[in-house]
Amino acid sequence: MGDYVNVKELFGCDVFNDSVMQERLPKKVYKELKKTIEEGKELSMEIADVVAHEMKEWAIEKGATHYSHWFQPLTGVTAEKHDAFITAPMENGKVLQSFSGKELIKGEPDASSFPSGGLRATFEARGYTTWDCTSPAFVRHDAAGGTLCIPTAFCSYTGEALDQKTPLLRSMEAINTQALRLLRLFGNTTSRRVTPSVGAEQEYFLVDKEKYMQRKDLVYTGRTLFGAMPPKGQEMDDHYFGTIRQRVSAYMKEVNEECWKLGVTAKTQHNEVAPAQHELAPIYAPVNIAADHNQIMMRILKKVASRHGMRCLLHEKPFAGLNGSGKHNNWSLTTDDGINLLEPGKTPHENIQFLLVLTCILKAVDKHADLLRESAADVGNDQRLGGHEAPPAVISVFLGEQLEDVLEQLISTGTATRSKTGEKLATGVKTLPDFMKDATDRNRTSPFAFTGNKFEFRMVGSKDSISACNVVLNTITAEAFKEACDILEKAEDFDLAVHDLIKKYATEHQRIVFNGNGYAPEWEKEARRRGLPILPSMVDAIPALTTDKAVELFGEFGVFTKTELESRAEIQYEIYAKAINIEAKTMIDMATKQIIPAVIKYTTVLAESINQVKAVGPIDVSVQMDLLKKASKLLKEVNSAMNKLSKLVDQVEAHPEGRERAVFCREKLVPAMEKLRQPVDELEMLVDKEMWPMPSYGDLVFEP
Ligand SMILES: NC(=O)CC[C@H](N)C(=O)O
Repeated sequence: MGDYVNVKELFGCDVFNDSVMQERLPKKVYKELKKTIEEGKELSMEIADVVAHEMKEWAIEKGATHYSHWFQPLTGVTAEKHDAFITAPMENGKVLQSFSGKELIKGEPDASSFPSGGLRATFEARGYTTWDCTSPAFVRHDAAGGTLCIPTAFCSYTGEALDQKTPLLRSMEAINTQALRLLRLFGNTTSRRVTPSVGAEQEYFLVDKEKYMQRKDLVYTGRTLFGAMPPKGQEMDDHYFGTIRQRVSAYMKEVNEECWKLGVTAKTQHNEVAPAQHELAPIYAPVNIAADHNQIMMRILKKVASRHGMRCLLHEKPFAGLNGSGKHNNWSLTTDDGINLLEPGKTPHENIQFLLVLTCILKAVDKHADLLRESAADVGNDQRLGGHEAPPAVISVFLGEQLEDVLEQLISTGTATRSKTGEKLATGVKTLPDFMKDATDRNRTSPFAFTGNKFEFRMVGSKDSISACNVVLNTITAEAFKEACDILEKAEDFDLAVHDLIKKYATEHQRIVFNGNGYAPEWEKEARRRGLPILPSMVDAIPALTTDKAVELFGEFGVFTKTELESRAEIQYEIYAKAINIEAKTMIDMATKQIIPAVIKYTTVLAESINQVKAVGPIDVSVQMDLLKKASKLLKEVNSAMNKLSKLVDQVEAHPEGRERAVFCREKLVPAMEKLRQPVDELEMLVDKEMWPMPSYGDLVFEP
């Protein structure tokens, strides 16, 4: 059945990876490049020229006609400009194809139209893209033909970061330096690098393209702005891990193949909780590669969907009342020689290095909970957080039974003497093999959950880049490691000092640990009592970026300057206001041009029917009358809610761009939009389906 796929041959076939480099580059050049990749040594132009030449030859063999510096500006999506390899025609009228070291290393997109949050005036438009040689180049095939994509970082003329990648690379340096210090203290002399390792699970929805096109809200905003719940939603839990329908299976097959070609380790796929919702998860990779791969994966998910007559929705909450989509960011710290700093071993209470790492992370997350929350702030995520298996907008850490017990021992007696172990799984069926279950269960309501040998940050939205949250995780952990090392390196009795420090951190930061139900209303009260930041909306979260605490943290590790942080906050406010404004305008458009006319038609038909029936004789028309009255009443409500919303939209521009405008949108527009949605959704339940001007939730999610 189907065509045979040789995965081993397919995997990475369009990537300029280590084996291609080794095969094609002269030995000396290969060695120099490796030094740059592994140790950050500067690359000479001579070497760059040779690499560029070989890269071009290889890419042309793969069918590439163009190259592109591929980068991630602060628009939330990737950007690229394509240049053909051709040179000016020679006298004989023919062209050559060339690609120089300079072209590989440096690009200069005309960058004035990318968000800079005031960092760059339009008359100072210069921006540079620089090759990130730690993330391999690849040839992408699509309707444009073959393009050699070179992962790059994007900075302004004065060196300020204008993208997601630059701070990520900076934060990787910070955590590497501090984690190595920590390892040395415990006698490790062999590890040379510590890298954050990340696996980002990607959730998404698939809907039929024809139906999608009939919904302006999906087209313009990526989510439905109206829509009554169908008689069946996700309450039966029959979609999660259910049999994958053939149309979707065929889609997934192609997605996997395209991912594999580009070296993206598409590994686990399944149906998610909501009907029409699915997930694809890769294997761990160094965080900058994981971030690039996630962008590639999102693009493939979208592109392949079009080929199959579908649309892939990456929005965090395409359908109110159904599960939203997240991007669970599984984060750990690993050394180049294979040690995972977050591996507790069988007896965590004896693993002092692990306990120090763990308590440092508790301290980091407690101190910077606001920043971690902000790193997942996204307009769509405001709809998702706090329900349907997405964490609430309050940061806490789930440790699970085993570690919580160790922590409690540490706090109460100063030393931990035992670790709870996983027990045998008792199924009560003799023919099923016995195995030991994990010492800890999972918790889906926790934003930051320890899951065996990593932390799963569940707050990130499905559409968002994973860079921001990893910048925060890396930097806050680097800070905690640094503070611990500063003390321990000076200690006369290391064992005693480390013991005291672990106890101190565990005690002082215990408040961030919460193993219970994050949805329970009591938790919010309790979190408030503990003094944890509660930041329900993106607009509430943005100020975390520019507090003195944040400026100091990011400044110390060279991750962001104060100006960069201010510019990022500015961009976030702008993004928020623009997105809400588009949503509000889309609602008005749909209400005016589609919904109100449909309801008028429906009420007219009802009225005509009443008259016609009455004309026949004294027949009871009270049902029709009832419907007519109800529909007319709701129609009036729609009209008045819409007028109110229109007036507010008109006022948006009077508010200065930035925080003030975002706050206005959050406080005025968002509630007015909800007011408009209510009567429309009620009408959808009332009006003849034939007359309703767009596909319903049921149409969209049950028959994609
Ligand atoms: N089963 C799951 O892990 C569901 C997660 C959920 N979709 C979210 O928004 O994060």
